[in-house]
Amino acid sequence: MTPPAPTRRVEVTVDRPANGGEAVGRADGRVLFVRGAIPGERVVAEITDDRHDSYWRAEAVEILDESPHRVPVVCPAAAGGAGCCDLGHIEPGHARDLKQAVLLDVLSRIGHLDEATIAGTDLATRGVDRLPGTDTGWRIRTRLAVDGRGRAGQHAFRGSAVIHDVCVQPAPGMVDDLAGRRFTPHAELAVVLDADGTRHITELAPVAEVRHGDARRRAQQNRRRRSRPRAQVVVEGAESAVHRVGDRSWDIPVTGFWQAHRAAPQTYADTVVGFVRDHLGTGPRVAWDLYGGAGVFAGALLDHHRTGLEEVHIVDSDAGALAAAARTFDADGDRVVTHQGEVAARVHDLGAAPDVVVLDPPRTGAGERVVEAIAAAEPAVVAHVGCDAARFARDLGLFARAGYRVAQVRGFDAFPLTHHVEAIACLVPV
Ligand SMILES: C[S@@+](CC[C@H](N)C(=O)[O-])C[C@H]1O[C@@H](n2cnc3c(N)ncnc32)[C@H](O)[C@@H]1O
Repeated sequence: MTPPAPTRRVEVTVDRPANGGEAVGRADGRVLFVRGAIPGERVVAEITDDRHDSYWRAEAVEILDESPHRVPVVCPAAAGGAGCCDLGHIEPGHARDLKQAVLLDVLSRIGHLDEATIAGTDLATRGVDRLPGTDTGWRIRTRLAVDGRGRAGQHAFRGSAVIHDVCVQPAPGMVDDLAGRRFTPHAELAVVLDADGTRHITELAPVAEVRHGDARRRAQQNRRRRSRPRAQVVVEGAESAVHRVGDRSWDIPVTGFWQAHRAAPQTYADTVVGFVRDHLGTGPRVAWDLYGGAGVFAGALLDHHRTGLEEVHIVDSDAGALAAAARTFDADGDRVVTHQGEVAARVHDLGAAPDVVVLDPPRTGAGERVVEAIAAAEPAVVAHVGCDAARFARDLGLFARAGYRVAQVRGFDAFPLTHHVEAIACLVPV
């Protein structure tokens, strides 16, 4: 057997946050992304990835000069090696400041927004908003891994181990008692707490995991494999769960998409409605809800503009989400039209030109084809909801090239204790 490669350690001072939650420093003439360090700290970092010429990745293994914002890791699962709460060692208010810094940086560097525009946004003046509730217990939808002995837990940050210490993100009562239960070995669990506090668990059949090769590539391949359709069995509750926003309710498959933070759908819906109200005097007649899922934004726009809004088009690739939308909007008749498929393909045949477009793409963002198609439809207001800072900024840059300027950007701490951050921009024609 080949002996394991010797670990390599460097001393480094880190000075700024990176989009992936690491802190950035320089060592041996390279940029170093250090997981577990806080900007301002001097740490001993162990190199975990040295394949690139211009940057390496590392993990902080000893803190030499500690940040005043460092706190004992609040999440037992993360402390045990899980990938869940990667900012669990940072005081949450400071973590929000770091997320603000990341967003401001990408808006300038990747989106190429000018300084005055960025400085005028709520993101710059108010920072990243905290959502209603606390920084723990905010999650109402989660996925758990199951180990070879049938015990549920969190995926380890590295490797395929399952960590059995409990994560602090799920809402109280959601996962606490699962330690004593046994599930199908190597299955995955979708666990949801519905609007009435009832828990639902669906087991997804094991996937044949890639176990060899480069760790990052392997993790990517396994994520892709896990996202493919597979056999499902309801092991508790029902196959769908009720969620409410405003006066409307949705019956969403337990394995389908709904925002993870309890307060996120209402907060985002209110923000989008506020943007439309600020920039459209008369109220919209036609709206598009792209990457709309079950139509949270469609519902908010319909209910805010009860009489004026004649047509809302929801586009999503997920048939289950659109089936949920059809049930929720049954009483709205022809005013709501659902379109299943890729946004890039369907956006060209939605009929009447929109006054308002809301787009809420996955982490990959919308991209050039979709942005150009939206701009060509000439809406008076675009609300862009983004869950990956860099792709969000790239899309805003594409909108600028297509004739839309940023009128507002707000940031939301929708994933406390993690590096993830949500941002919503309001764009209007130049
Ligand atoms: C971030 S979720 C937003 C869903 C919805 N707006 C909400 O807040 O509940 C992204 C949605 O985009 C859908 N989706 C992902 N890629 C897509 C694509 N290329 N075309 C259409 N829909 C897509 C997913 O099914 C998912 O419902």
